[in-house]
Amino acid sequence: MSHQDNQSITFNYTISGGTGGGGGEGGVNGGGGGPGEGPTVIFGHSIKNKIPEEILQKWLEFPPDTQDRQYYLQSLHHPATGNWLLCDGTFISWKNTPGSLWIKGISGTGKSVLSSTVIRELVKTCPEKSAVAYFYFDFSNNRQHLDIMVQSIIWQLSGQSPLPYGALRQLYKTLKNGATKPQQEDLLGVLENLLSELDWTYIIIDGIDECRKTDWKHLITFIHNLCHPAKHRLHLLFTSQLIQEFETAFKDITSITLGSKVSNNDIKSFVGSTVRETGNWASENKYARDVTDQIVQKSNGMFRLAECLLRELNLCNWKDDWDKALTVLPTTLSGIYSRFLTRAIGSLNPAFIQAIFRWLI
Ligand SMILES: Nc1ncnc2c1ncn2[C@@H]1O[C@H](COP(=O)(O)OP(=O)(O)OP(=O)(O)O)[C@@H](O)[C@H]1O
Repeated sequence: MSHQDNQSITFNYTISGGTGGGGGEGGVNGGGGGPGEGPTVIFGHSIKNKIPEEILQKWLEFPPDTQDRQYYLQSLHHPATGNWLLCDGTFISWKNTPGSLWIKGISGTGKSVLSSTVIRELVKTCPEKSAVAYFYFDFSNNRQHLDIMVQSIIWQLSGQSPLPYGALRQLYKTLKNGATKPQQEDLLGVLENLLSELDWTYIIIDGIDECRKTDWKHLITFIHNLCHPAKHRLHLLFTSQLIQEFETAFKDITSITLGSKVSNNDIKSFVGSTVRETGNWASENKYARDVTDQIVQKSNGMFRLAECLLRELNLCNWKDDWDKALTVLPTTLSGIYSRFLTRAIGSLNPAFIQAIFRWLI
């Protein structure tokens, strides 16, 4: 057994005794035995020159599995919502031509669920030899670091490359057989290699505003570098809330803004069927359409607000309760919604946000 660059070469060998010679022909004394065979040596030769994926995974400190979030978001997705995007000319041209697309909208407009719909569509329909990688930034866990996003994207693309994990193995070897941890620029080098190995690559990054703020500058540079059409045949789609810093940084990137104009039909279909399922007075034909319209109008293009209103509706035992609720809803909703906004913008005073919100609706 030899050890070289963490490669191992294994020889298995079997030694068996020779077969005795055949007996001689029958006669009075019998013939002499034939010549015996010498021992047989069989070499089983296996060369394992690959660093196992588990070792690479551990070395990268276990890039998060993004599929859990993808499945969760798809479980929230109401049938057929988001189809408008898949049929939209800007989206189709992004899907067919390398470049970037930015989907933006205020909190709760359904960007993450829409991202999951795009991912599902790409996985289903993307041409052979193409790869899809995605990442969901998330305030609520450790998925808010640029490093983690880069590692996760590299890990996903490595598995889909024509030389699976080859670029990573090379880096592992270069960095003293994994004794040194890869730096950001090492990983970006691997990403460049991967992008040149793959014919078509799609990368979806959801919620860049949920990346921790100290990483924003690097994230913006990362996106600009990736978008380089001369260097990559990459299709990059990212989403964010409406944030001035991004507006300035990505002013030249093709974008689609979510809001009541683009999302109302989806919200209507989602609310319409949920109202029918409430099982109370609101699901009756004579009320359902009116209640649906009221909710759609009040939600202002925000799925999350529509959900809050549907929860209120569930608490109303009779139409009068709902009518009463509608008159006090702006306050209730601004309370609910200010919590999301406070979480997103951290430092602002909830009372201030509540006041803005009351003014909005
Ligand atoms: N297509 C949809 N079908 C059904 N429910 C949806 C859909 N889109 C969004 N929702 C509901 O609205 C909620 C908010 O959606 P989502 O998280 O996608 O919004 P967002 O714009 O990404 O919000 P944020 O910017 O705060 O992260 C989801 O938790 C989901 O329950």
